[in-house]
Amino acid sequence: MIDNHSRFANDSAEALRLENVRKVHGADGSRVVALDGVSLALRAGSFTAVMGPSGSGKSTLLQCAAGLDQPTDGRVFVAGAPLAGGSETALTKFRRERVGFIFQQFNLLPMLTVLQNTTLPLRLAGQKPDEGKAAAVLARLGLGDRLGRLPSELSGGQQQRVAIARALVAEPAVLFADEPTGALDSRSAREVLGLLAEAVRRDGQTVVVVTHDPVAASYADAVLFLADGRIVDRIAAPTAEAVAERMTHLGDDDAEHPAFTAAAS
Ligand SMILES: Nc1ncnc2c1ncn2[C@@H]1O[C@H](COP(=O)(O)OP(=O)(O)OP(=O)(O)O)[C@@H](O)[C@H]1O
Repeated sequence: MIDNHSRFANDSAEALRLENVRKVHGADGSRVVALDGVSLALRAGSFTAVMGPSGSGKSTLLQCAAGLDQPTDGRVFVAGAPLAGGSETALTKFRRERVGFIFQQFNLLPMLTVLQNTTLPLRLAGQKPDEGKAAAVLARLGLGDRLGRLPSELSGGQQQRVAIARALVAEPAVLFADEPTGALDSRSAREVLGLLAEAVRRDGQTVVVVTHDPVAASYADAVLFLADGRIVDRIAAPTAEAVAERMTHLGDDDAEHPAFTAAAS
């Protein structure tokens, strides 16, 4: 449906790279090291889940990787391009051109229809939105008969599918999702995860999901585990059982581990 990776395919087969990323919040007495030297490389077309205890730095990792926040130290590359430092304008441009984001609470605009919400990022970027393409993406996500509806007329799962469509039409090099199923019932959650997995398999979309749910993580090709701001482990081809088991023992002896570099598989 979407020619997702063609735009960046010549740049690099690597969709995301973090080099020794540190993020320190606050100053002096209230100083919190949220990320403590995270390095990773994800290939284009991969589906990665990020897990870890509350406060381990998952959201901070996503925010820094997606250009929603800037690391204190270290470097971030999306599809080979370094995250623009400096002005908020440069960061906004970087995000619009290279990343998509899905949030737990959908973040749709209530006064806009499904189709208008989906094309909004393109309009904000000054592009003439291709409504036919947006409608095709929405149809693929099972919303072909809902284009003129308002978000309030949709279920939570349907609203999250609109948010996925909105992210996909911009053809991001990486689609980041922070707890995308956290507000959904288990059936809607499975549908949303299945659609993300299909975007990976069918279109070569790169997806990174933060989740607390081992079942959600099992849709990914690999799970990265964070503890105290460091990647301490990685499981490939995860099952929900293996992820749950690893989460149970996370932190037992991870402080002893050297920083783990998660390479593209
Ligand atoms: N803006 C901020 N100012 C100060 N400290 C912050 C800020 N954002 C996050 N932190 C701290 O950084 C650490 C990592 O937070 P983060 O939200 O990334 O963790 P998380 O793994 O996503 O947690 P959760 O699963 O509870 O959402 C925590 O100790 C948190 O309190």
